[in-house]
Amino acid sequence: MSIEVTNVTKRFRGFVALDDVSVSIPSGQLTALLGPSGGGKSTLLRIIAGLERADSGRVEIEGLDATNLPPQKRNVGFVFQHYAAFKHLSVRRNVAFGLEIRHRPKAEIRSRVDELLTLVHLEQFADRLPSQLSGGQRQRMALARALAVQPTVLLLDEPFGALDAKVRKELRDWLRRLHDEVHVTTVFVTHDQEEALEVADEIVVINEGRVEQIGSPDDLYDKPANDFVMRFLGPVTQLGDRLVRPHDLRILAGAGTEPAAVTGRITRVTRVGFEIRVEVTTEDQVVAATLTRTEFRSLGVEVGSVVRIHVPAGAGTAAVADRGQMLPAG
Ligand SMILES: Nc1ncnc2c1ncn2[C@@H]1O[C@H](COP(=O)(O)OP(=O)(O)OP(=O)(O)O)[C@@H](O)[C@H]1O
Repeated sequence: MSIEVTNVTKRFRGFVALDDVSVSIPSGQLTALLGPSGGGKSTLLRIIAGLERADSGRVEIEGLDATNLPPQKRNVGFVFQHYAAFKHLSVRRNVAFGLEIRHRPKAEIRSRVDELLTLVHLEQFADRLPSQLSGGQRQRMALARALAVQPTVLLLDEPFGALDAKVRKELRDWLRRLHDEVHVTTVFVTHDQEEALEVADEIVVINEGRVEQIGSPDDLYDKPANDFVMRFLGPVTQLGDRLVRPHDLRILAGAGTEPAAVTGRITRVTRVGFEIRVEVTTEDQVVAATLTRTEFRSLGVEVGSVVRIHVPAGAGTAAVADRGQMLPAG
């Protein structure tokens, strides 16, 4: 393991931001800290970085007890949402900064910076000032600067949070490819489940100062530990006392006697792009299922038709914690 966080608790004037959190972060992987705003993700990242002290607990980085080490002794690189570049220095000098203050030989700095600028696709912008870059290019420069000193761990706090949706998406694909090239242990904070599912090898779901689940994107999606994780990772609907994903539901035309199926009547059909949302009202619930157009057509049903709903084996489900509540489909 590259980073071991053990029983970390952090309070801010009595408010518990992290409550006895333990997390193992594997070497060489891209790990996402995912959760709603205020859940404690940034606090955990800042404690790993040494920018914040835990009230109790321990942080180990590559086998070294880092609990009481200052940030500069932890060999970590960071990138924040709003990256503070040196405005009067060129992109090249910004990337070189960490190497210059370590008095590395000039030739070494030059070749390392060239290599990094190529890695982040900024070769042609080397002589510009940060103000002459786009937001996405600036964050790539920030990453190159963080990587320059060869950190053992790269910590990214919502690195693409301030960018528009399209650039964000491009940068997340780029981060995945970059990580496949350099393999530095990377931890990034995000509140965007799609970003985490798409980019991360491993996801730590954090909510209200506690770890809800740790696992691969597939684990979390297919085997959510609880209803919070299930709801946070995608749309859900309720069938009986379980939460299920609307697109996992199978619809069969007509009434039937299978014990595993629930019978109901179609009360609404909505087309959303290539998907069809079908609302089925059972004896005591309104259930939302998502079908492809082809699936829907082959059923030959319409509003008013009687259908059975099935949850296929292997579909991720979670028990509903708050019984009796009717859930809208996401
Ligand atoms: N320096 C501080 N002083 C007081 N309270 C703080 C401080 N830093 C964080 N908190 C509180 O601790 C809780 C966790 O904050 P944190 O920034 O870790 O959450 P987060 O999951 O990263 O949320 P976001 O996605 O909004 O950044 C929040 O309620 C926040 O208000």
